[in-house]
Amino acid sequence: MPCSPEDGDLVSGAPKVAVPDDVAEAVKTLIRWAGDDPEREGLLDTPKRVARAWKEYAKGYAEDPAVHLQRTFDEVGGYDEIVLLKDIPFQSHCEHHLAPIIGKASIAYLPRDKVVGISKLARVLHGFARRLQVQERLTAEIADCICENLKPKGVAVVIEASHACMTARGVQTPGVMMVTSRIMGVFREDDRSRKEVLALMGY
Ligand SMILES: Nc1nc2c(ncn2[C@@H]2O[C@H](COP(=O)(O)OP(=O)(O)OP(=O)(O)O)[C@@H](O)[C@H]2O)c(=O)[nH]1
Ligand SMILES: [Zn+2]
Repeated sequence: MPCSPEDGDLVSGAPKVAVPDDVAEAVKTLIRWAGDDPEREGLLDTPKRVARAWKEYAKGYAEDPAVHLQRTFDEVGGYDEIVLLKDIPFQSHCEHHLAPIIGKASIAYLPRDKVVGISKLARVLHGFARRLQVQERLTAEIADCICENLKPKGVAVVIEASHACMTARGVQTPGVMMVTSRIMGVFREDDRSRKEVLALMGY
């Protein structure tokens, strides 16, 4: 695939990702379709910027989020209660309109014999969020990944997010949050555990 020449990043000096000509051309077509002239001065660099921005929005495709759960700690001083990372902000894009999904996720698990460094839960979230998503699948993928890799007694993931495809276009209803959850293991089977984890999350 032919590429436009790489130019340097003026701020960091690092080379920028090369943008294939057909990708830049696709963005130009979109600009034309939107009603503007991609050859006017202010838009000349836009196709490459948009292409590179999309490489960032979608950088989850280049990773397997499960790798973040491979380094585990067995010795946690007999800790056998819920571990929760609450209200983690994230951004994703909806697979229907490529519009931003902006929200927060709370991720909890009840360890069996392994815990992970707490930042890894946020890394798993971002690994799946930086793809084209529907919120239900994002929620399920995070929970399943933790379940398969840590084999905990329970997992609970709750996501609250606003979808720009509903706020900035279409039904144009700002201020609405979509809430999804995936509750597994003891949190699903035992009513008290379920209530406890949801209460810790603030629900
Ligand atoms: N369940 C679910 N729906 C989503 C998500 N993101 C966007 N949507 C919805 O996907 C639907 C796509 O519906 P379509 O009728 O095919 O598309 P559309 O004509 O653009 O629909 P409107 O948004 O109603 O204008 C819309 O109802 C969106 O609100 C998501 O994460 N989960
Ligand atoms: Zn959408």
